[in-house]
Amino acid sequence: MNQQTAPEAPRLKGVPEAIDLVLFGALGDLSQHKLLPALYQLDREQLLDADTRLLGLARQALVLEGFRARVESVLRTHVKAEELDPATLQRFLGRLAYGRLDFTQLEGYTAVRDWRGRDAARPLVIYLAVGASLYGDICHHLQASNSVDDNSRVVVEKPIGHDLASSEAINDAIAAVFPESRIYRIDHYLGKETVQNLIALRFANPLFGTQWNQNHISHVEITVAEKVGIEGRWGYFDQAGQLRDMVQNHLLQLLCLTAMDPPSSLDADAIRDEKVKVLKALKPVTGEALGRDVVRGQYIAGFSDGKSVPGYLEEKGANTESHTETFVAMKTEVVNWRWAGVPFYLRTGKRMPEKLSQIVIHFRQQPHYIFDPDQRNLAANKLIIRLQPEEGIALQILTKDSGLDKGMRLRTGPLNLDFNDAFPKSRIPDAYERLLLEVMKGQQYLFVRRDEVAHAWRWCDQLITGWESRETPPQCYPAGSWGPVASIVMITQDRRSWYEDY
Ligand SMILES: NC(=O)C1=CN([C@@H]2O[C@H](COP(=O)(O)OP(=O)(O)OC[C@H]3O[C@@H](n4cnc5c(N)ncnc54)[C@H](OP(=O)(O)O)[C@@H]3O)[C@@H](O)[C@H]2O)C=CC1
Ligand SMILES: O=C1O[C@H](COP(=O)(O)O)[C@@H](O)[C@H](O)[C@H]1O
Repeated sequence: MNQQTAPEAPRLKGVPEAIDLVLFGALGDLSQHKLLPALYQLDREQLLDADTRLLGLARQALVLEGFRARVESVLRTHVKAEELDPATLQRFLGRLAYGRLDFTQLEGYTAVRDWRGRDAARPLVIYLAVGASLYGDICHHLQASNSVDDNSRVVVEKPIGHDLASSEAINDAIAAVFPESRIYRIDHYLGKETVQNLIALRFANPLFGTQWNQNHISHVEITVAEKVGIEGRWGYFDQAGQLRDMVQNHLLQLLCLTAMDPPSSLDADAIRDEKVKVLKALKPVTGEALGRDVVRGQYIAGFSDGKSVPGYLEEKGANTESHTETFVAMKTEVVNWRWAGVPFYLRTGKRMPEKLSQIVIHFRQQPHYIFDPDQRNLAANKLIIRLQPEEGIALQILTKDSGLDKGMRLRTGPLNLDFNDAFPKSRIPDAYERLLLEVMKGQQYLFVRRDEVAHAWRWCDQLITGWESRETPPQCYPAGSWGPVASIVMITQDRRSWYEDY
């Protein structure tokens, strides 16, 4: 009788096949705060194949037990106690290996091949949790040491470069080793649950699909406010500033998802083609518009949660001369048929009163008004898409005020969908959990394609060049405020205001 191989155990739906994951920069901030906790959560949710394993690489001399102890302590700090169960923890730690490596030196890269050993046929995911200046060297050395093959993917972090030219050079170096179909450029905002919900909201609901254009929408606001300062990252941040750190990637991605035309499918390239069209249609902000439509700010000492906090120039490692912006507000436009004449107001800053990311779609007033003229200025409909915290969607509508004495008085009120109330049992996963899972599955729709990065840089470069030629210092705002007064003046001049029902 022929010997038959035992049938494979059925794979749980959504669980990727076994993966070898190599984490460059395994002791760095991103790995410790985000990636390792996210991988642990995937393990807890039974979303890692039993044979998936991870090699952490860094330059510290650590034995395996030391690395595992470090990871355990990180998990104990960054994962909620009730989500840390001993069995998963042991299973997760058991997947880990560690190697000491100077990423700039070719010798030592054989560690990757040695670790993979005979299982080298399975997919390899290389995660570069290091500064972008190292991406080229690492990719080159991986290839030179025969550590990667046609089944290897690379994951890179933002920001890629500090302008179009430097980002192109880095992307060229990655492309010399990996084809675009195996490069996963992270913008972690794309992994946030509510950001993905924007796609569902827009393209699954005809109610919004038919209204999503300049005939019905008067303007759009995108706010990404952070309560934190620069958190000991002065060295990095001062070279970048809020435009490169947040606008070039996260805010422009949110703008793209809000403004893009419906993609023909959920395929990665169908979505990315539409996002690129938006980036190409973004109006450059130059000349007079730069002074009028853009506000740069830098925080000075103030208060956060009632405690006094230092200004940007007093942060650890600071240079007292720096003109780097920690806040940007601007008005721009997507110049196409769908959005002609609709301003997009963007605002992002560090040391704001609270952490808040939201997109507010302001609908136009009715063309003919029949109610009490005194109420003419009651706000029109607004759709508020709350990305974080308290993820949810609210539609502000006008209804009749109840009561016999009120006549046909109107009032505004929300139709609310709070994700935590509506779906109380489902934990909202961290963005990195979703992104790591998609990399393991080999799906690219939540990752940024090379031309998106290039167009986003091209648009930011003209702003940066304009700023540099004007040499205007950023305007001050106290930590714990919503930014420089000029950012309020900018929108007020258009007889509008930032949506403030926080
Ligand atoms: N931290 C965050 O929240 C975010 C980070 N990012 C991006 O993620 C990437 C990593 O950032 P982050 O974790 O903050 O950076 P860190 O500096 O904290 O981590 C980088 C790690 O790489 C190691 N490293 C650097 N050079 C070498 C080398 N030549 N050989 C071996 N190891 C080396 C560092 O080791 P050592 O400590 O010994 O210097 C460090 O542990 C960056 O591209 C960043 O822009 C993106 C979004 C958010
Ligand atoms: O990429 C970055 O994002 C964080 C903000 O991310 P969030 O998920 O907490 O909103 C920002 O603080 C950091 O400066 C930037 O590099």
